[in-house]
Amino acid sequence: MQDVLIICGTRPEIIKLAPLYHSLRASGWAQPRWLHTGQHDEMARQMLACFGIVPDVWLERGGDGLSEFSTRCRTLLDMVISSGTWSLVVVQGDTESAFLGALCGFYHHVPVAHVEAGLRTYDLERPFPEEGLRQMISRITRFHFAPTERAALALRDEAIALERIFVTGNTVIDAQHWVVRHHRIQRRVESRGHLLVTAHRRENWGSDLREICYAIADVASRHPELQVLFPVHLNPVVGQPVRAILGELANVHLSPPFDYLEMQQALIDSWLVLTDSGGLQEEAPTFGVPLLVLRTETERPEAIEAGCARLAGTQRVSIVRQIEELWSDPAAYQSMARAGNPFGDGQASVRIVNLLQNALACDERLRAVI
Ligand SMILES: CC(=O)N[C@@H]1[C@@H](OP(=O)(O)OP(=O)(O)OC[C@H]2O[C@@H](n3ccc(=O)[nH]c3=O)[C@H](O)[C@@H]2O)O[C@H](CO)[C@@H](O)[C@@H]1O
Repeated sequence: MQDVLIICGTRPEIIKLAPLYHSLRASGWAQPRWLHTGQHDEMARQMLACFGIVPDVWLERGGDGLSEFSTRCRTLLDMVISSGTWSLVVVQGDTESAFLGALCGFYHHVPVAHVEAGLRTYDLERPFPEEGLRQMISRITRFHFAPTERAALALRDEAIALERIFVTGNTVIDAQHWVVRHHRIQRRVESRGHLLVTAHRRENWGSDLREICYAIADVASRHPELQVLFPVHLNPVVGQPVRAILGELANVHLSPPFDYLEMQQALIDSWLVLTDSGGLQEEAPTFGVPLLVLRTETERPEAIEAGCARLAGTQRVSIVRQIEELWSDPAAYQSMARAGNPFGDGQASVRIVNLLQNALACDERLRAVI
């Protein structure tokens, strides 16, 4: 049995690594250990419970600020990695937890596997600090699991050896299949469905978030029969303007963040999704729900190219115009709804487990002959 350390700390990382954890457990050759860095707390507990994961290690958070979190997390990760016989460290995406996990693996000569490798905007400020973190993780990773051909191409263009890059699909689709299977998620509404909104990215804080809220208020007022569901991020920088602008509208339903099951149910019952979230850009096409991205750029252009999503930007007029167009043009709506999902087929984790099994066995044979 090979000991595999899965390091993660935020809601999206848990969602995207849960299917891999379960596939590794079922594989028979790997013993996965789940380490939670403590970066998210309440939202992490929700997600871990949904996927039936009890972390083997739960690090105590160093403090509220990122640098306190980072310093303490680095020290504790060092202790965990140096006290085990790890064959592999697995990280996902571009968070501080993922970066620290990869860095500690690298310092201890434990090979690093990076899930969702190769996403790029090539603008270090957007998203900040994530774009820098994912680029740095790529420099010290042994196994790059790219969700799409485009992501793999970015890694090849950065001169990463071809034999270290694998196109697997995105594990978030596996997570959706998992909850659909285990929790019987299916569409429950017969009518058009609701407008589902999430918005919390740092780049949108301030005037852009207010513009987004005014756009939602315009649409909600014009179409009182349209119900708007808006699970609001726990960060008060987000909650305060959202409640101030949308709190009094009868058909806008503000709530605390949904757990993953509630979110997938809300998604499948949607008419349209309006979001600045990365994960939702990947998930909405699974259920054939068109999506407007509340950003001016995206590191997931596959959805735009496939036709299941459009960039709506963050300006009130443009957002309202795009929603109204889909409201009144069934052909445009249907072509988005039928575009399919370019991010995967729900088999990414199984592919990753098979690739790792072969590669680690090969590494072992090599070590035996050296
Ligand atoms: C700056 C930036 O680009 N950051 C990205 C961002 O990732 P994201 O944009 O995908 O993050 P979210 O939108 O938070 O999560 C999405 C997932 O959460 C589920 N969900 C959502 C709301 C809810 O009420 N209940 C839920 O269950 C939803 O279905 C989906 O699966 O943060 C990560 C580190 O935190 C980064 O790595 C990643 O680059």
